[in-house]
Amino acid sequence: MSGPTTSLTPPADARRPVRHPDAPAPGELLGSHYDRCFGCGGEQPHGLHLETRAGEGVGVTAVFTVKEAHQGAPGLAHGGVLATALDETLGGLSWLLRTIAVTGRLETDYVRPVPVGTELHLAAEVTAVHGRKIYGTATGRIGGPDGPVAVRAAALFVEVKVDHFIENGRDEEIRSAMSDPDQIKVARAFEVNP
Ligand SMILES: CCCCC/C=C\C/C=C\C/C=C\C/C=C\CCCC(=O)SCCNC(=O)CCNC(=O)[C@H](O)C(C)(C)COP(=O)(O)OP(=O)(O)OC[C@H]1O[C@@H](n2cnc3c(N)ncnc32)[C@H](O)[C@@H]1OP(=O)(O)O
Repeated sequence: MSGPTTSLTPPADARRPVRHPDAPAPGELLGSHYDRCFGCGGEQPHGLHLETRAGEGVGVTAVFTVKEAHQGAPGLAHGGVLATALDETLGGLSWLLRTIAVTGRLETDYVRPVPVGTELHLAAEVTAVHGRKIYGTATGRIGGPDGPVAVRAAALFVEVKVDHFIENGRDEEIRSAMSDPDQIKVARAFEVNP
């Protein structure tokens, strides 16, 4: 195995996360960061169409309804899709920090099977920040926001610049995104971060 295998436990000198002063108010719908995103994009037909809202502190909540296209076993959500839901919810924390970050590491626990048709109630929070590393946790509950935990995750996101996408994305989609005023607005919202 190569590459970093760092623990998901923040180092002792990590700092507490700080909600950005311009973060959306608690309860506010965050909207999609990219309309073709498999997690949250409205223009992605088989996507998860996750709806994420700002929470208190450096936290967010989201709801994902498991559809027929999201199955692994008959009538049950695919584990990778559930990991995506957790990943996307954690990604929404970017709005609270006003920092663009990508997933470096994601560990998922599957606690209960999640049937098709279920509304998965997700919640995520940033637990610590250390340099460009952002640590977070997420849960997915069934039967309501206070229902039993079906899935949970711990993750490490790494802060990047908008250039990360421009340099690594396929030309076709990057050109299209850069000519979309709504997409530019999303990117600008993060660039104001000092
Ligand atoms: C006009 C176009 C507009 C485009 C869009 C604009 C705006 C978008 C706005 C918001 C979107 C934001 C997020 C998306 C939201 C939701 C989607 C869900 C999230 C995802 O689905 S996102 C896709 C999956 N994701 C990837 O596609 C990442 C691929 N990957 C890489 O791109 C690199 O790998 C990277 C950047 C991660 C690091 O590379 P790097 O060279 O920048 O940094 P480096 O290696 O120096 O690491 C720095 C410190 O992080 C530690 N570290 C790194 N990786 C680690 C690991 N895996 N485990 C443990 N520790 C790790 C090191 O150990 C070091 O730690 P230390 O500082 O202590 O030494």
